[in-house]
Amino acid sequence: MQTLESESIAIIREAVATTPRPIMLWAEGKDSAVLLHLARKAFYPHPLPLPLLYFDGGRQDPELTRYRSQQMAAAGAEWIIQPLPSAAQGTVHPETICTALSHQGVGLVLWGFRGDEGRHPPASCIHAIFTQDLPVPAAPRPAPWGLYNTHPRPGEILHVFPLAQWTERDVWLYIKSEGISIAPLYLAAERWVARNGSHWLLADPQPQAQAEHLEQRRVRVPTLSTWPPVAVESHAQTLGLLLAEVLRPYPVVLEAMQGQGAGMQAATSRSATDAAEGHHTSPTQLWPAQDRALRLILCGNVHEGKSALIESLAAGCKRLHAGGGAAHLSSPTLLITGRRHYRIAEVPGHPQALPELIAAAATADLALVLVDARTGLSLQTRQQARILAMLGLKDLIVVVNRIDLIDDAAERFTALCAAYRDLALTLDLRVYESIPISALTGDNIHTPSPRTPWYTGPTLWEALEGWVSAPQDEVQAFRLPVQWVKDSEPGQAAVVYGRIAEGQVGNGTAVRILPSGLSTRVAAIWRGFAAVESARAGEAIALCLADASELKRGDVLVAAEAPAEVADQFEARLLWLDTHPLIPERQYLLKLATQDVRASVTALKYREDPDTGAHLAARTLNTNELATVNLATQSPLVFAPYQTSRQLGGFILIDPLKHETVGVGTIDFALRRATNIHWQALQVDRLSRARLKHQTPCCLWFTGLSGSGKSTLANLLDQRLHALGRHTYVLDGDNVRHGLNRDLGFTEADRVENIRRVAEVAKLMVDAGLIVLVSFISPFRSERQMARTLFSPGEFIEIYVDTPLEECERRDVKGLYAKARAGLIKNFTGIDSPYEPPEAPELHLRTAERGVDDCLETLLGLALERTAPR
Ligand SMILES: Nc1ncnc2c1ncn2[C@@H]1O[C@H](COP(=O)(O)OS(=O)(=O)O)[C@@H](OP(=O)(O)O)[C@H]1O
Ligand SMILES: Nc1ncnc2c1ncn2[C@@H]1O[C@H](COP(=O)(O)OP(=O)(O)O)[C@@H](O)[C@H]1O
Repeated sequence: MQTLESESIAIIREAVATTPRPIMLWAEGKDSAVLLHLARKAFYPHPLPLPLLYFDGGRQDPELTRYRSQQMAAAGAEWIIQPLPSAAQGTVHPETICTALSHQGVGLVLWGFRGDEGRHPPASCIHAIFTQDLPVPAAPRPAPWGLYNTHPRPGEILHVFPLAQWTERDVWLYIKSEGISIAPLYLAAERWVARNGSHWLLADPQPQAQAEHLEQRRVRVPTLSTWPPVAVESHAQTLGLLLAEVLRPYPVVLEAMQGQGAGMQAATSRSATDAAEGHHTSPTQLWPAQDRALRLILCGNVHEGKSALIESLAAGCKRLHAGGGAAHLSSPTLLITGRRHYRIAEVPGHPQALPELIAAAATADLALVLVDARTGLSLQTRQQARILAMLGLKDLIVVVNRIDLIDDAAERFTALCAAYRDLALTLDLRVYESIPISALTGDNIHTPSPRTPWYTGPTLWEALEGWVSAPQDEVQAFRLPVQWVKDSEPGQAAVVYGRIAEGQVGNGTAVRILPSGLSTRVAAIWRGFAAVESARAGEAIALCLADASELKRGDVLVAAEAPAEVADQFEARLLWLDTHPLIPERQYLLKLATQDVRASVTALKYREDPDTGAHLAARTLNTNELATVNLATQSPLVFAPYQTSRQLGGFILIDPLKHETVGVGTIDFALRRATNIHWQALQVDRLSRARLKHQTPCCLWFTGLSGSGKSTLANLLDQRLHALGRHTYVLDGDNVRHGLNRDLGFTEADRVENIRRVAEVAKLMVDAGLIVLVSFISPFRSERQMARTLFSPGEFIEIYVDTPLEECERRDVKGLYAKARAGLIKNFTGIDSPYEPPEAPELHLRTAERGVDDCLETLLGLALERTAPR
């Protein structure tokens, strides 16, 4: 329960810390009550930093109105109250909410949907999802290690589901243990109801409205998501009695509440009621004995029997499934047994499900690998094993399915086990057990199968219940990635929020802030609303530091005596997800813990053959390919090798233009050269160089198709500026390709490198005080954006020389278009290689409509204004 709470708090904080206009939806239901409680805890001791949005559907019930007013007064947050759009007909449908939100300029919405509800915003309004494991109709972005891609594309709203991992049972137990106030309609009372087919509907309580068909009954309302709500007859007038009623489907939990140990038979409602109502029952007794569910990942190929296996496993224990989700998407299944809880993520076999495999594998304790006895180890099985190993999974159970369908079962089983063990050995995975089963008929799942007398090992169930994780090698030093900082107000210390990645922290602990290296001491710790003496890994906390003036999101607090490593070049393993290939030297956004930096792959050392694992040479990386790379970040990262810390060693790569998550990686180690090269401070600075030349240096970047007029215009402008006494230099694609870049061709990867080099050269020249005119096709937005980031604001001037392809072909100054059309030149821009026009250039010149002189005058005006001495 505490893990669920901490995870949800971390999600809420990420949402608020990384998006400009977040809001939280609230309605009178119990899930909203839990979400609001979690959000208040997330930012305690400060008030909620985001507004709450309530859609008023005109629900007139006096009990509900009173509850709503109390909650609004107590929340300590800004409320936005909007009438529910008329189309909603009194009920808060996700569809109507989404439509209403799209007009509000909101960047992110926190929803209270649970994973087991199967309700979610409709596909039409889901643009980007920032949670894992919730069944959603759009492809979710993979979020391993709680690394959420919070970059919406323009016009998109992020939809965030902090309760995605919660079941209804979790919500009720949490409400009880935290003393959260819920709407009184959830509790039984005498109320007016109307029969509607087989069930009751709550009726308008105004006496004058009571028609003959109404009657008074002792009822409670199980859900407020529809209006008027369904009412069920009940005697649960208190929360304790209510819990006994609603938790009746969860016998094991009820028995735990009675302190009678575990078992699987249903508790009688009488004793369960006593237990729940009993004043001696402390909140902690209500929580399951095992705080954190064992996370299992079930992988196998399509149609290999994953669902059948879960069905067979679930026979004999309570199963909670996130129902109602789209059929093709997996949703977590929770199995509750006497010994522990299992949260099972079923990962579809097809390659498109890789994001789900990654998200589940990054946090899984144990993998169940399903192998079909008839088909054996497929390429998919091997690839999955490689990914499990990369993400640090250690243990797996191999289940050889459909053992009942083959003749030479014993031999086949032995051969398959040996093959998988060989594979596991090369990947450093431990095969905990190999078990022959039939998922359909249940052989060797709960009871030993008479059909496999040659197998003497445990049943799958025995293996699962007997599995214990390998002990942690060593106690890790304290690490806390800073999620959010509440700036100190005069006379108050700053409060720092985050989830402890490693180790523990206590009041008075000496900590260091990385990467700055400043030292300070912990003055106070809060876990939720409670001031505590100490906290440990996994807990979401708030810290007050003795001196936190320099602190910001992305910093990492570490134990002063054992600081983490800081570097900007690494060797890493990278799994590429995007359909567009990875291009070395292209810039991506890298997110590691709460740090966001620009990064590029500087060398693709080798790609792994998915079948054999052999190291293959590669110039780019395609979807689902795994590689070992060198990585450079633009600013230093606080990190740990993934082997020692998943939280500080796992990262995602985001495409800065598409905003998609394009890669998932793990850091092996920092490259030594990263620490051995230092920036040499020079005495003559750029300002003095520029002053000497009586000008303001800048980079005029001409981009456009071949033949658009870049060289012509850059040349003429250069002459005019030179004549006026400006110090200039022209870097022309054709010329630079004769020298510095003569090793490069016209593939996407080569063009990326071409632009990287020329951008770096242009930067040096601007540093030297020159006005640099760069005339390169530079067809990709991504690289032009990268070039822009090398310069100070205002220094990079993008000039789009816009000439339609037909006009360029007509001009065909160098006869290259004719050759390209004849198939003599490959990858020719505009013909069989793309050109991505600038979206917001500083200058847009349409050369087909304007003559050379006209264009030149406009250019000169801009150049003189930007380069005038300051
Ligand atoms: N396949 C192909 N595609 C595009 N251009 C080609 C190609 N092959 C040769 N050329 C000639 O190379 C010049 C473009 O080089 P750049 O360095 O500007 O290209 S890029 O920025 O790396 O895309 C370009 O010069 P400009 O016509 O001045 O643009 C061409 O003359
Ligand atoms: N408005 C214009 N601006 C620039 N060039 C033009 C214009 N109108 C016609 N042209 C002609 O188009 C051709 C462009 O060739 P070039 O400058 O070599 O293009 P690029 O460097 O983009 O490949 C030249 O022959 C130039 O005279």
